Amino acid sequence: KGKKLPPGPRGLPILGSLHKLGANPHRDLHQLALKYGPVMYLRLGFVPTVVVSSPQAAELFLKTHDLVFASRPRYQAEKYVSWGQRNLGFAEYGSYWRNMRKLCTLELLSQTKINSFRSMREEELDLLIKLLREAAKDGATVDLSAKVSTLSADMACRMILGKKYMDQDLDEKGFKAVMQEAMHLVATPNMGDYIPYIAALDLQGITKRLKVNHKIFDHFFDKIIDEHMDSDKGEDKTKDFVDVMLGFYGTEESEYRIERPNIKAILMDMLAGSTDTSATAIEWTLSELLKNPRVMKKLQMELESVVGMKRKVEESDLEKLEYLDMVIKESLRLHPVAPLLIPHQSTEDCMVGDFMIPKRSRLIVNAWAIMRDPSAWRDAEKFWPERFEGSSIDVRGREFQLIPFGSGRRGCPGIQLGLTVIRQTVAQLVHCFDWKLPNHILPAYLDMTEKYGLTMPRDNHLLAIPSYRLSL
Ligand code: HEM
Repeated sequence: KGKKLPPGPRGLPILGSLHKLGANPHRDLHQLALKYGPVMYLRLGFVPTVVVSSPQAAELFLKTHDLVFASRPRYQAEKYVSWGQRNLGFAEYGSYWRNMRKLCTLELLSQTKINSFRSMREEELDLLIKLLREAAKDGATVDLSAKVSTLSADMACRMILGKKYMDQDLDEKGFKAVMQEAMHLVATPNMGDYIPYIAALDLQGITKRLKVNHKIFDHFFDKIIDEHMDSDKGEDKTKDFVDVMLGFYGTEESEYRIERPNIKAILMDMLAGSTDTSATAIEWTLSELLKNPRVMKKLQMELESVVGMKRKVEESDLEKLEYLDMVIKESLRLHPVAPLLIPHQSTEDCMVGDFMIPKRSRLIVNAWAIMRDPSAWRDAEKFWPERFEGSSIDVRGREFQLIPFGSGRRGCPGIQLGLTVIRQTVAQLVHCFDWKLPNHILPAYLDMTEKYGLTMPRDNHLLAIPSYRLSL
């Protein structure tokens, strides 16, 4: 009594405010927040939902009350994409999640582990540079989005599964297509999640498609696990993620036995976490550089002075490239890979400021709106890396106006790996080549339309013409 919910739209019977969300929910929720405020309450179907849209509000939910909001909602999809919430990303808050998070952070995503794959990353990037040099000789237009997506998938496969998989190894549709189908199915709002009474009807056919997709991955992972179990473990071989996970096979991580479904769920998490995310961030950064030739030139000058024109960029150069760091921060600010992070859920009733948030409310953090909040950022819509000059703001979730990796207990455990891949790839592509847009498109006219999903890439592929610039 006397405790009030945050303001928000009343909504329709049954649907609640679901009908207000169109093809770009991050923009729709931002419009609603302009009317109702940075902490807004709405019903999506039968699901009570809080939407947070300012840095101050994000701090309240992801820092002050982080523990209460550190769980995840249950989804129809979880049985299929996370082998029944056995992964990290969708697991409810509790001891299973804590154990898996510790295992992933210490064993798979530690700095030492990331470093052990350095030469592999350089090899893959070299292959791309070679291919682009050939294209440059012919003055050919390159589909940069496709090239970067393949690079990122190849790096992920080698690190996680031990080798690159040809498209047809997973399914006749191809590795990337099947992975993208999984991501797409998870991102598509399933009516059954919001209106549980109709879940069994599967009106959108999502569950049916999920079952097919699950079967493909289940077989694929079985094959990979069997191959790893049979293979000779040479002492000097860098252990991929399957090797590491198999080290825990059949053992008990506190009260949980690590069996095949747990390993498959974590492999899926790592693949999903490291393929589309880095590729999307690289694609947007290159887009902004092509759109802003002044910034491109300044970045090339930094590379020229730190690396020189006689060699390629090495990972050890990255820490000296301060302007590169600013460019990537600015790109992640304007183009967050996950614009609404991943939804959180509360585990108990909680007073946040003056508002009462009921137990099992879904929490959506509109990172996209927060990172363009004009009260937190001057000229918020402008791509201007210099805004970070002399500033201590980083992307690790300590400052709530810049949270592309989330913040708090559920913040991304793959930040270091993600940033390494993004920095190294952007630096190499910009150092080795000058780039121009095809068909005489003027930089200012480069289309920047987004395609909303769990990750948010460009709507149209980025096409550009390289010309080689090193004397090597
Ligand atoms: C550009 C690169 C990346 C970006 C922008 C990114 C962003 C994010 C975001 C926004 C979240 C959700 C945070 C929240 O819910 O509050 C997240 C969670 C997660 N990310 Fe990343 N990520 C990236 C790379 C990676 C990589 C390389 C991996 C692993 C190989 C990874 C694995 C995960 C996992 C497992 C979670 C779930 C954590 C949990 O629920 O406890 N991510 N990431």
